[in-house]
This record gives sequence, C-alpha cells and structure tokens, in this order.
Amino acid sequence: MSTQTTAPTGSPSVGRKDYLEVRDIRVVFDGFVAVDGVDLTLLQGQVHFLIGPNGAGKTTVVDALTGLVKATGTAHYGDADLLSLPSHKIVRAGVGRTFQTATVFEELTVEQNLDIAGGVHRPARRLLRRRRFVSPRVREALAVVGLTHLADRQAGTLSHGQKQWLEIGMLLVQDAQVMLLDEPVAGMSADERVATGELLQRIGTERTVIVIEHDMDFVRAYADVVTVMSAGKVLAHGTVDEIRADPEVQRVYLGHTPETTAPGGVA
Ligand SMILES: Nc1ncnc2c1ncn2[C@@H]1O[C@H](COP(=O)(O)OP(=O)(O)OP(=O)(O)O)[C@@H](O)[C@H]1O
Repeated sequence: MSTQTTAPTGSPSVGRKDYLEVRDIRVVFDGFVAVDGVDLTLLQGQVHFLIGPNGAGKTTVVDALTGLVKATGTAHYGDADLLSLPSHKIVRAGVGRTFQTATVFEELTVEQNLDIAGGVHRPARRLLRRRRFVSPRVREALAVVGLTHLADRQAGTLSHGQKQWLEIGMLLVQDAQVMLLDEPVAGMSADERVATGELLQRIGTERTVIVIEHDMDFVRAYADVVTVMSAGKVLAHGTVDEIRADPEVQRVYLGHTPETTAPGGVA
C-alpha cells in the first residue's frame, strides 16, 4: 500500500495520465476562503478517500476540479491544467464526477442513460440517431456495475444504490480515467455498501478514484489512502491507520477518533 504524496519521479508530469497533481488550490466565495491552498497527488490504481468535518471544503475541491467553481492554483492531468478548462473539456480530458444526489434521466432506461453518457465522444448528428444495438462500451459498463439484468428498466424505478451504480457506469462509458465520487454510499443498504466498495476496488485498479465519504466503516474497509481536510486545508494524509493515529485528526474530530463519530456529524 502506497501513501505517496508526491508525483512519481523520473518523468515530467506533462502528458502523464497515471496521476492527477493538485497544487495550491484555493477557492474564495465572496471573501470566504472555502479551500485554502490544498495540495493533492492522486495516483492511478488507488482508491483515495477525502474525509473531514462538514464544511471542510471537500465538495468544493471536487467542484473546482470539475469546473463548477473558479479556483486558483493548478491541477495537472496529462497535458491539461483542469483549473483552466471549462466543464465539458474536463469531461473530454477523462475526468468525471458523481453528485450526492444521482443525476440520471429518470424517464429513460438504464441502457439509454449509458448510451447518452457515451455521447460525449460522439458527434452531435450521430447522438440524435437512434441506436439499434448496444455498444460494446455500454455492454461492458452494464456488466461492471452489475446492472445488465436491469438494462431495460426505467432509471427512475431503480433503488438509490442502483442509481449511484448507474452514474458510475455513465462515467465508465465516458471513459473517465479520473472519477470523483461525492458520498456514493450515503443512504445505501449494508449490502449495497459492500457491493459499492467492491465496485470501487475493481474500477480503481486502472483508474484514479477519489471518494468523498463520511462513513468511517466504509473508509476503513476500502481506502488505500486517505486525505483529511479541515477548514479548507489538508490536515493529514496517509493510510487509515496513520490517519487514526494522528493527534491533529483526533483533535479536529472533537476529541474522538474518527470511527467513533456519529454519521452526519463529522466524517
Ligand atoms: N457556492 C457557495 N457560496 C458560498 N459558500 C459556499 C458555497 N459552496 C460552499 N460554500 C461554503 O464553503 C465551505 C465548504 O463547503 P463544502 O461543501 O466544500 O464542504 P464539505 O467538506 O464538502 O462539507 P460536507 O461534508 O457537509 O458536504 C462551507 O462553509 C460552505 O458553506
């Protein structure tokens, strides 16, 4: 298990797509500093968790990396600095995200949702054309997220967990190599959590997966590496055991070790 915090040495970061290097990212809302000089090195092949108390700035970091809020600093991925790109170009660069509330098209089937998500790489005129076959990419995504048997089901009828898996499937068909997932297991049943953790591990072997999470049992079970944020800054970074042993982390969690904290309070 690696807790590397710097980019791999020996080759320049430009052009490399096996890690995302965030340096000195800063987001200010009307004078309020929500993210205050955050550095992150997110390596391919690891499931990376971002935890921290409510309001720590976790979602704002993800919003900045996906073009939803303006930020200063840099976020190098391949040839691109994500902070200088509009959202649609960030998607095309291979970076995708999910939201706390699933954003699937409820009236369409699971397969149609996946097909539309794959459209980010298809010309508009072909997007409008009705497809008579299931593309291999959609078929593979259905299998990876375990929704093959529900391909023809209307997305609005899926369970909360199944919608989250559909969203992850949509990132797969977009060929997102960096996936930023905002509290994917919130509201899931115990079985769905296990299935989701295993899914993250499967897809994380070949991608860079970053998960914002409050559920410490889930973090402990599936994290390769954890970054703790507090008040807009990175407080600690390491394995789950290293994080739990960190006195600063314990202090921020109001005198508790993170795993004793009630869900919905501090992560
Ligand atoms: N659009 C905005 N305008 C003003 N303030 C904002 C905006 N978005 C977030 N904030 C503030 O920035 C801070 C960080 O919020 P953020 O949602 O990133 O925290 P978080 O760590 O994701 O919290 P949670 O775990 O509760 O989702 C909070 O104080 C929040 O109120």
